[in-house]
Amino acid sequence: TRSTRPQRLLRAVQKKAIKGDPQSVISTIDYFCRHSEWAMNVGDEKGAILDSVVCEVSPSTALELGTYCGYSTVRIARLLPPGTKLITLEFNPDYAAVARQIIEYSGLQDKICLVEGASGDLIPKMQELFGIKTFDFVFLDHWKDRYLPDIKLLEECQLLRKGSILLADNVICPGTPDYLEYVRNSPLYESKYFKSHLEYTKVEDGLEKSVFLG
Ligand SMILES: Cc1cc(-c2n[nH]c(CCNC(=O)c3cc(-c4ccc(F)cc4)cc(O)c3O)n2)ccn1
Ligand SMILES: [Mg+2]
Repeated sequence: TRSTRPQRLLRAVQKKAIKGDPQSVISTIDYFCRHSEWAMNVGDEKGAILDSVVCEVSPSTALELGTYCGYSTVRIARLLPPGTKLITLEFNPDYAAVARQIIEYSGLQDKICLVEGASGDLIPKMQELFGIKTFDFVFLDHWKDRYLPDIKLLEECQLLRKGSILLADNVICPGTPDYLEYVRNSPLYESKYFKSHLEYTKVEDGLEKSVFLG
């Protein structure tokens, strides 16, 4: 049967990127998605905003919701201080299988823990699975209708602390209106919008950065 889009993306990485070089994995994926086949990675333009927030926060504990092929996983992990772990959750086993190989190709596997399953099931298990008390940084890039229920779950599970940073992709396209309304109006958050574009296109999209005030 025909290969899947993630498999074709992995093949491009294995063919063109330098093994053990995260930046070359990132550049190869961006080139492939811009010139061969679009894919739902956060991309280079929003990726630069993601990089600046990760560097600013310099998190000791980080969570990514929605691994897909591992592009943003590699982007985040390459900037983490030594000894820091990025936990990334992926629901789709085919995406997870490709992500594991892209992560390994980048050489960052020791900084990343990829867990398969639904965010709603896994978030309440973070303490018992990883001994995590709270997350300094959370990147939301999974099902758009799960952003709001999942931050409420993070609050209930006391996985956020004063100053925890949430960064959400796709708040305009595909859009997460209920999430935006909540973080922009709740006294629990201070929120800021970073205008950008949907990956590899001219369509408007952006990232919403929200600080948990506790
Ligand atoms: C743990 C867990 C994980 C998941 C989960 N894992 N992986 C995902 C993928 C989610 N991402 C997207 O759907 C997405 C879509 C677009 C898009 C598509 C088509 C268009 F025309 C325009 C834009 C653009 C993007 O940047 C996106 O991120 N969900 C789900 C549940 N639980
Ligand atoms: Mg996205």
